[in-house]
Amino acid sequence: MAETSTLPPAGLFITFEGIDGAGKSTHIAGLAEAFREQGRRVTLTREPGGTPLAEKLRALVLGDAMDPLTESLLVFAARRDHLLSVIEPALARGDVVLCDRFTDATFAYQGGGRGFDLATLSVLERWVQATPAMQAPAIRQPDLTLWFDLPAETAAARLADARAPDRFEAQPVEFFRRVSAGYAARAAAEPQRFARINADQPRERVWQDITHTFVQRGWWLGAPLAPGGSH
Ligand SMILES: Nc1ncnc2c1ncn2[C@@H]1O[C@H](COP(=O)(O)OP(=O)(O)O)[C@@H](O)[C@H]1O
Ligand SMILES: Cc1cn([C@H]2C[C@H](O)[C@@H](COP(=O)(O)OP(=O)(O)O)O2)c(=O)[nH]c1=O
Repeated sequence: MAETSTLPPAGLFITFEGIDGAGKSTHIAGLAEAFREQGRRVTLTREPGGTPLAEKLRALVLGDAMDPLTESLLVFAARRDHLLSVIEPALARGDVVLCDRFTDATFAYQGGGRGFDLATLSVLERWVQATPAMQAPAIRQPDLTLWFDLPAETAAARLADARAPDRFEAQPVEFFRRVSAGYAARAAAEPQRFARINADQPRERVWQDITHTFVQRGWWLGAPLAPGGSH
């Protein structure tokens, strides 16, 4: 039987990370469209959120003041619901799951930004990401994480006119420097899972770097889409 795809038959779990204003949202929809054009089923989702319960928890996390442990417990509670109800079933169907943020954001924002204990976050990560689909001690982790990296000042300037800030976006630039350092530490610990995207470039160049990352892994069919489309 002819091989119609170089993509792995099982689902692909791809996450998008970076400080607020890094440009993730700008490219995720275009990537979903590109995978659909390649005949893949795509599940497009986000964290915190992605289920009715997790979206309620998101509204609390983004809107209400709370201590860092409460914040961490809420994002992990939302993640558990999202993993079991949306991500695992989608991966079992063979979907490409594109998820706007995942656990690296917790290490970066609650760990780096808020200064919360990383060992506690690691315990929560093991509890929450041990799903029935995974054989212990393995836990569910993304197959690939695209880390949109750019200076905190540049991201702040991009966001200044773009939208009303939520509880995180209202933080000072020093907070986002710590968040970036949190991402850098996660990327250094798992270099094979992370692809650092230089987000401090024009949109077209960022898109080219994203598609190149997939081509390198053999997860992209045909020529990369021309930049400037709907992404
Ligand atoms: N490469 C880029 N250069 C300049 N501005 C950009 C670039 N990518 C995105 N933007 C703009 O920056 C703002 C934040 O982008 P967005 O995709 O919402 O970031 P994120 O989802 O990472 O918070 C938006 O106004 C967007 O149009
Ligand atoms: C997933 C996650 C997000 N966050 C924060 C990062 C973002 O500031 C915010 C929401 O993320 P995001 O969806 O990127 O915000 P927006 O829709 O405004 O682009 O939640 C955490 O603090 N911890 C987490 O674990």
